[in-house]
Amino acid sequence: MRAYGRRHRRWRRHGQPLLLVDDRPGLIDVLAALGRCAYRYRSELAPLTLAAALDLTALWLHAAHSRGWGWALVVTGAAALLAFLRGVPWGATRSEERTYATVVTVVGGGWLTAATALGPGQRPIQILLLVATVTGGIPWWAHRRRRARVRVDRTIQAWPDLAEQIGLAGSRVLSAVVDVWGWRARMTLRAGQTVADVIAHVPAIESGLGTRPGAVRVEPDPAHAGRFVMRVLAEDPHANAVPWPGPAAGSVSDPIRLGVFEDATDVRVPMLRRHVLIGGIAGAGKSGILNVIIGNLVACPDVVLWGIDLKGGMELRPWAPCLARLATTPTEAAAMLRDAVQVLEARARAMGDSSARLWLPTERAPALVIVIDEYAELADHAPAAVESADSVARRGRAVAVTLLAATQRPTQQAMGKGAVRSQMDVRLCLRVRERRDTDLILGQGMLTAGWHAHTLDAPGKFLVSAEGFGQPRRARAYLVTDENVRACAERYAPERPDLDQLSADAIETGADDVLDPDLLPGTDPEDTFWAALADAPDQGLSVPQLMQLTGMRRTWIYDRLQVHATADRVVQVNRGRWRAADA
Ligand SMILES: Nc1ncnc2c1ncn2[C@@H]1O[C@H](COP(=O)(O)OP(=O)(O)OP(=O)(O)O)[C@@H](O)[C@H]1O
Repeated sequence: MRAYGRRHRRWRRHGQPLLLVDDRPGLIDVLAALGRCAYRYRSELAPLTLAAALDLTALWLHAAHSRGWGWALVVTGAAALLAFLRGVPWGATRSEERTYATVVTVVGGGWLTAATALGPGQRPIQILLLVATVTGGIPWWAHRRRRARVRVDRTIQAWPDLAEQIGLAGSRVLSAVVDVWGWRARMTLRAGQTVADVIAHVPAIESGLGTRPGAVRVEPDPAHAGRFVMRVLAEDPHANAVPWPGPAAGSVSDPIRLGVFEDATDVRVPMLRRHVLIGGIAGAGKSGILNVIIGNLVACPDVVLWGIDLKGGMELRPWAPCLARLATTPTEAAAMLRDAVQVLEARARAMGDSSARLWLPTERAPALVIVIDEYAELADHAPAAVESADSVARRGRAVAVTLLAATQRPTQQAMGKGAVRSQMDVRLCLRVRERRDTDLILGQGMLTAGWHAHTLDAPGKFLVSAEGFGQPRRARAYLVTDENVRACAERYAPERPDLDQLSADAIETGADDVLDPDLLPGTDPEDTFWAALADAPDQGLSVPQLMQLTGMRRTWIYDRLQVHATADRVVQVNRGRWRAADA
C-alpha cells in the first residue's frame, strides 16, 4: 500500500504523457481472429483444408510435372494400402475408420492424378472436387468419436481457467482419451491438494463442464497421491438393465460375476471363505444381487446352501429345490445356525487332528454358505440365532462355513450386538437414502473417500468393497428374472451335493446328542465315561460329547482317552470319534 501511495503521489506531481490507444480493429487483428477461429475449428474445417491442399498441389504438379501423373497413382495406391492396413497417417484404429481413411485416400489421390494430367482448371475436375469434399465431409462431420475428441481437446485447453473457478487451481490434464461412454483424463494436482479435495468438488466440476449431474467419476491413482483419473460419462452405461448371462462359476473357489462396471468389465468377486454383506434401501436390488450369487453357487458342486428368509420364504422359496435347508421361522433359523456352529466345530476339530489349516471344499466335503435375507428380522426375532451367527462370522472362514446376508441398514442394533458386521469381508452397497448409511454398510470413512452410494440412481446399481476392490467404481448387477430363477433351480436341483459325513454327523449328534438319560453328569465321571463309550453308536462319540456327558474338561477327556487307547481299551473309529474297543 505504501509503495502504491508513493508512486501515485509522484505521478500527480510530475504528470504523465497521455497514451492514446486506437481501439478500432486493424487488419492484423482481423487476421489473427480469423486464424484463431480457423485453429479452433480445424477439425470441422479438415475436409475443406484437404480439398484446398489437393487443389494447390494439383496446380503445381500440372504446371511442373504434368507427365508424372503415373507417380501420383503409385503414391495413392501405397497410401491407400497403409491407411487400410495400419490406419496411417490418420491414427485410425477401428475398422470402419480405416475403411473411411482408405476411401478418402483413393478418391483424393485419384482426383490428384486426373488433375495433374488434365489440369485443375478443367470445369468437371473442380466440380468433382466439390462433390467429393461434401460427400466425404458428411461422415466426417457426423462422426461421434471425432466430435467427442474435439470436445475433449477444447475442455483440456479450457481446464486451467475452469480449475481456477472451481477451486482446483493448479491442477493439470496429463492425457485424455475418448472411450465408448465419454472420455477419461489422467490429471495431476498442485502440491498440497488431495484427491479428497477433488471428490468434494465433483458437483462443481460437473457444473463447470456442463455435464448432467452424476456424470463425473474420480478415481484415485494408487501409485501417486497427487494424481487421479477423471471419467466423464456422456451417457450412463448402466441406463438399461443388464440381463443375467447365467451361472459362470464351476466351483465355490471361482470368483462370482455379479454384473458389470461402467467400463463394461465384469465385477468378479471371490466368495470362498468370505462373509458377504449386501445393504441398501428397500427396492435397491438386494434380492436381485442375492439371486445372482445364489444362481452361481447352485451351479457349483462343492458348496451346500442353506437359506433363512423370515419374510415367510418370499424371497428364497423359489430356490428351495437347490437349498439343503430353508428356515422361514425364528425357531428354524435358530436351529439352523446352531447346526452351522456344530458343523464348524466338528470341522475345526477334524482339522486340528489332521493339522490342516484350511478346509478345502470338494464335492465330497463341500463348503457351507448360509444365505440370510433381511438380517434385521433375525436380530429382532431370534436373538439366540444371532449368537450362533456371530460364532460363524468369527470362526467360519477357515472351515468354509460362511454367511451371505442382506439387510437394509446394518446398524449395530439391526445386526445384533455381536461382531457380525465387522466380520463381513465383502460389502456390496446398493442405493442408500442417507449419505452416512454408506459408512454403515461399507465401513467408517468410505463416504469421504468418494464412495457415494446415495447417488446411485437405479435398482441394481452398487459399489463393491472387498480385497482387490479399493476404488469406488460403480457397477450394475445382472438382472435375474423369475423365469431365470425357476429354470436355474430346476436345472441344478438334481445335482446339489450333500454335506460331508463329518458335518452331517455333527448336526445329528448335536440335535439329540445321543443322550441317554442314564448317562447324565452327576455320577462318577469315570463310570459315565466308560458307560458312554461302551454304549457309543457305530460312528463313536466326539470329545465335546464326552465332555458334555461327563461334565469334565477337554484335557481330562484327552488324558483318559490316551491312557485307555494305549491299553487298547478304546478305539478311534473316525477322526475325533471314539468308542470302547469291545463295544
Ligand atoms: N440388477 C437390476 N437391474 C435392473 N433392475 C433391477 C435389478 N435388481 C432389481 N431390479 C428391480 O428393482 C426391483 C426391486 O428389487 P429387489 O426386490 O431386489 O430389491 P430389494 O432391495 O431386495 O427390496 P426389498 O428390501 O423390498 O426386498 C425389482 O423388482 C427389479 O425390477
